[in-house]
Amino acid sequence: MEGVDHLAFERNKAQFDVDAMKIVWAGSSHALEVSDRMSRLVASDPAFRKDNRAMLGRKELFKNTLRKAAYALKRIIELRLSEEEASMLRSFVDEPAFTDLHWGMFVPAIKGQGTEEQLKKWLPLAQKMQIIGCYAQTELGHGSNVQGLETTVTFDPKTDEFVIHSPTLTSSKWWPGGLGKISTHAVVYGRLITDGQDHGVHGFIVQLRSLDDHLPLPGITVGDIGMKFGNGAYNTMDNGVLRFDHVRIPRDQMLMRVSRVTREGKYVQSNVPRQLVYGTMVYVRQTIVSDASTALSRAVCIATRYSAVRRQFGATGGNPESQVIDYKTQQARLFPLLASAYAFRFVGEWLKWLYTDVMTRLQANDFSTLPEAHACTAGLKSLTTSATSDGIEECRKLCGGHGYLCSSGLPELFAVYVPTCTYEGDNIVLLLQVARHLMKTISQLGSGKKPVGTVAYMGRVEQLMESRSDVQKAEDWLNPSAVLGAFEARAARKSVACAKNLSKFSNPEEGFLELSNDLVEAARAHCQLIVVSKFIDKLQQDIPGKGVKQLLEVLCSIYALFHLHKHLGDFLSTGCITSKQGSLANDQLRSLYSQVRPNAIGLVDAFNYTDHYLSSILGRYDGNVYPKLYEEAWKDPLNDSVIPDGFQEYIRPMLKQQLRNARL
Ligand SMILES: CCCCCCCCCCCCCCCCCCCCCCCC(=O)SCCNC(=O)CCNC(=O)[C@H](O)C(C)(C)COP(=O)(O)OP(=O)(O)OC[C@H]1O[C@@H](n2cnc3c(N)ncnc32)[C@H](O)[C@@H]1OP(=O)(O)O
Ligand SMILES: Cc1cc2nc3c(=O)[nH]c(=O)nc-3n(C[C@H](O)[C@H](O)[C@H](O)COP(=O)(O)OP(=O)(O)OC[C@H]3O[C@@H](n4cnc5c(N)ncnc54)[C@H](O)[C@@H]3O)c2cc1C
Repeated sequence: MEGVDHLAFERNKAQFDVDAMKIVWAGSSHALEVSDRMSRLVASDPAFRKDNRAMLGRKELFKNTLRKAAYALKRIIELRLSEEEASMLRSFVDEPAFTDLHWGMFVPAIKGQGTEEQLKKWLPLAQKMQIIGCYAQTELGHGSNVQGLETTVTFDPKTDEFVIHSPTLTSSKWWPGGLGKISTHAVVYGRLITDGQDHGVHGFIVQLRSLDDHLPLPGITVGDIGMKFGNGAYNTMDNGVLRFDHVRIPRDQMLMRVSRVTREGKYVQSNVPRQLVYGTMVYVRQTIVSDASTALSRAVCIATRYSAVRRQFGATGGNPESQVIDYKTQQARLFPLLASAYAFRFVGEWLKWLYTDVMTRLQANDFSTLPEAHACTAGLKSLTTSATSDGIEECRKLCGGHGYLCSSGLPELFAVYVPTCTYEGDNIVLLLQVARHLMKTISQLGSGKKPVGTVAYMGRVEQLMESRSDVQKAEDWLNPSAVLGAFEARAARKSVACAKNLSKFSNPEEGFLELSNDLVEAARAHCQLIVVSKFIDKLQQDIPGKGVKQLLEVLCSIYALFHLHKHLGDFLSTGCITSKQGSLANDQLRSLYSQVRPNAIGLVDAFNYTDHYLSSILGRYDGNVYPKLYEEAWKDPLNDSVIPDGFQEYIRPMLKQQLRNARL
C-alpha cells in the first residue's frame, strides 16, 4: 500500500532518541544538516537518476556519468556550495567518476608535493577545473612495488627539460582512473634520472591531451583498459592505459617539495622525508576508512529493514509467520555488521583527526608522527575495506534470493566497493607495512625509546605477556577494561611471538618473507585493537540523547566480543583468556543481540539515508517491498515484448525441428 509505513511498528519499538543518534552518526548537528540538505537535493533532481545503470551499455553509461559530472559542477557553482557541501553532494550522486581522481588525488598530490610556486601555478587551474587531472602511478607490470616502476624521466640539461619514456610494455601506465578518456593532465610517477644516475620514483605534472581538441599530445598513446567487474558499478570510470614516447616537459613540472633538479641538472634533496612522495596515498587511505562505514551502513540498512519485513515459518494460532530478524542466527550475522558500521565511523573520525594533526606538524617540519600515520592509515584501510566487502556480501545473503536482484541495490554496491581491497594498496601488502612498524617498535623497546600513539601499549609488553583476564561471569565482559586488556594482550603476544621467530633468522628480510603470514595476523590483531580502543574512547565523550550512549555501549561490546569469539583460537593459544572466559563472552553476545533487536530499525534509520541513495527496493524506508518488487520486474527491457527478440530466429526453428524429430 502506497503511503503506509510498513515498518512503523518496528520504529515504535526504539528505546532511544533516533534524532540524537543521527547527530552522533553524522559527527555534529551541522554535518547532519548539510548531509540531509545535500542528500535531498540530489534525490529530488531527476538528473541524478541512477536506477537504470545496470541496464546501460558501457558507452551510454559513461556518457551519463559525464553528463552528471558536468551538471553537478554547474549546480555547485549556481548554488555557491562550500567545499564541504560539494563533497557531500558528490558522495550522494553516488557514481564513481573521473572527478574523484581529480579532486581526490591529482589536487592533493600537487598540494602535498608541490613547491609554493607550483601551487600558485597549478592549483587555480585545477580548482576551477580548467584542467582535469588524474594520478598515474601504477603500471602494467608493477602496482604494489612502487620502487619497481619502470617509466623513466631523464633530465636533458641542453633544453632544461625532462624526457618521459615508457621503455617496455610493462612500463605502460595501467589503471589510473580518469586517464582513459577524460584527463587533460596527470601526476605521473617515474624514475628520475640525471646524468645517468637513477634517483628512484618521483612525481611530475604532465599534460596528456590538447586543451583545444582533446587529442593526445605528440608521443602519447592513451585509452581505456576495458570493462570491469559487474554491470554499471565501476564501469562509470575510465581507468586508463598510457604510454610515453620520449615526451618532453619543462623542468619546473617535477613536483619539487621533497627533492629538486637544478638548471645544471644537480639532484638536491630537501629536509623533507622521501616518503612524502607517497603522501597522497596516505591521504586517500584515510578517506577510504571513513567511506567504509558509509558503504557498510548502507548494506546493513538494506538487510535490516528487509529482515524486519521478511517472514518465514513459525505461523501459529492464526498469527503471522516470524520476521526473519527474530531468528538468532540472522541476528548473529547482522548485528555484528551493524556494530562494525558504527565502529568504522568512529575510527574514521579519529583517523581524520590523526591525519590533520600530522599535516599540521609537517607544516612545522615535525615529521615524527609520519610512521604512525602511515601504519594507521595502511592498517585501518586494509581492515575496514576487507570487513566491508565481506559484510556487503553477507548482507546480500541475509536478504535471501531477493538480495541477488539488482533492484536490491546490493550487487552493484558490492561490485563498486570490492576493488577498495586492492586499490590504494593491496590489503595484504598494507598489513605487511603495519607488521614492519610493529617489529620496528619491538626492536626499539630495549633502547629506551618509549612507544607512543597506537603502539603505546607495547611499552607495557612485559606486563601484557603475563596478564590474565579476571572475567568470571558473562557481564564482566561489558567492562571496557576487560575487553581492552584481552585485545592488548593478544596483539602484544602475537607481535612478540613474530619478533622472537624473526630473531632466529640471520637475514631479517628472509625471515620476514618466511613469517609473513604470522606477521599479517599480528598486524590484523593490532588493527582490531585500534578499532576497539577508539570505540571505547568515543564512549568517554559526553553523548546526549535518551538511550543513545547506552546503545552505543551495546554496539561497542558487540564489536569487541564478536571478534573475540571469531578469533577465539588467537585468544586461547596466546593464553590471554581461558576457554571458560571465551564461552562467557559468547553468552554475553547473545544477550547483547537481544538488546539491539527492538532498536535495530532505529539504529539504521539513524544513518539518515534517502531511498534514492540506498537505491534498493528491499531497503525502502516504508518497507513496502513486495508490490514494488513486483512492479519493478515489469520494467525490465525483456518484458517490453511478450515474445523476446531471438525467439523466432533461434528457438522457434529449434522447437519445430525437435517436434519433427519426435514424429519421425
Ligand atoms: C568549483 C568548485 C568545485 C568544488 C568541488 C569539490 C568537490 C570535492 C569532491 C571531493 C572528492 C574527493 C573524492 C575522494 C575519493 C578518492 C577516491 C579515490 C579512488 C582511489 C582510486 C585508487 C587510486 C590508486 O590505487 S593509486 C595507486 C595506489 N598504489 C599503492 O597504494 C601502492 C602500494 N605500495 C606502496 O604504497 C609502497 O610501495 C609500499 C609501502 C608497499 C612499499 O614501499 P617501499 O618499497 O618504498 O617501502 P619500504 O621499503 O617497505 O619502506 C620504506 C620506508 O618508508 C615507509 N613508508 C612506506 N610508505 C609510506 C607512506 N605512504 N608514508 C610514510 N612512510 C611510508 C616504510 O614504513 C619504511 O619506513 P622505515 O622506517 O624505513 O621502516
Ligand atoms: C578499480 C581500480 C582503480 C585503480 N585506480 C588507480 C589510479 O587511479 N591510479 C593508480 O596509479 N593506480 C590505480 N589502481 C591500481 C592499484 O593501486 C593497484 O592495482 C594496487 O596497488 C595493487 O597492485 P597490483 O595490481 O600490482 O597487485 P599485485 O601486487 O600484483 O598483487 C597480486 C597479489 O600479490 C600479492 N602480493 C604482492 N606483493 C606482495 C608481497 N610483498 N607480499 C605478499 N603478497 C604480495 C597481493 O597480496 C595479491 O594477492 C587501481 C586499481 C583498481 C583495481
